[in-house]
Amino acid sequence: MFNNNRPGPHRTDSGEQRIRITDLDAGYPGRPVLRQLSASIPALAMTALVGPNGSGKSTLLGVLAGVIQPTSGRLRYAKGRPPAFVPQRGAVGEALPLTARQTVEIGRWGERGPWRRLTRHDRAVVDSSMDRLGVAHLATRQLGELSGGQRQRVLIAQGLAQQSDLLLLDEPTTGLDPEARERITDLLRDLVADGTTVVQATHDLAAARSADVCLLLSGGLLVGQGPPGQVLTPAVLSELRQPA
Ligand SMILES: Nc1ncnc2c1ncn2[C@@H]1O[C@H](COP(=O)(O)OP(=O)(O)OP(=O)(O)O)[C@@H](O)[C@H]1O
Repeated sequence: MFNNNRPGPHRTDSGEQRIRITDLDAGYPGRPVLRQLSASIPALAMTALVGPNGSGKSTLLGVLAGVIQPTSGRLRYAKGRPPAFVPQRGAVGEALPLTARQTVEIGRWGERGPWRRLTRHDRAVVDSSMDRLGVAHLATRQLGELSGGQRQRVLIAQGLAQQSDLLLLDEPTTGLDPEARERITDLLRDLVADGTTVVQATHDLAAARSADVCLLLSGGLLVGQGPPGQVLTPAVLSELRQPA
């Protein structure tokens, strides 16, 4: 499908790697997906995981988030907080009777646990996360009655409320109109500028182009790694534009 360029470790200007992945195999019971994947996620940069449907982007993100256990290989994380994971919008129960604010508060459960009352500090973190994503005015609205873009920003605010320096997002702009996509991409770039390492799985080519590094997957293999201008060749772009 894609040229099998031998991917080499890409380094940002600072050269720091937030995650180093070596010889990773991972998948689901009876369904191996990722095979012998070695890559690095640069610190304080935006990495886009790109590739056709079923190539293993979400699986890789799940492994990085710690929700999927690799069957073999190594993951080395540089010192920092546990990653915050923003799953695909569709994977989050839209029918759950949760307000936007309650959804963001869930981001504090890792610190507080679901049954403890939030502290003043927790509430301040929730407030600032909602402000940052421009969703404070939606606090009392039900998640299910928000637009796709609004719901996505609420979910990113939940990720932000975890106060991690490593934010992992699965298709944060998929299914949104161009304006909402651009808003989210700009926001993620701002987070990187403020010291967060961002990794997003994406089909959004504009988002992929705005990344510092792209990891290109095909059939569970890493077939390209480097700056978008190098990885997103015309042949790759035309492949990625094919309907599923
Ligand atoms: N829970 C699961 N159990 C079994 N197989 C799965 C599961 N989730 C995904 N798969 C399979 O693993 C492979 C990789 O899926 P994955 O979701 O990682 O790909 P992707 O690149 O993120 O795809 P998409 O762009 O469509 O979201 C696919 O063949 C998929 O059918």
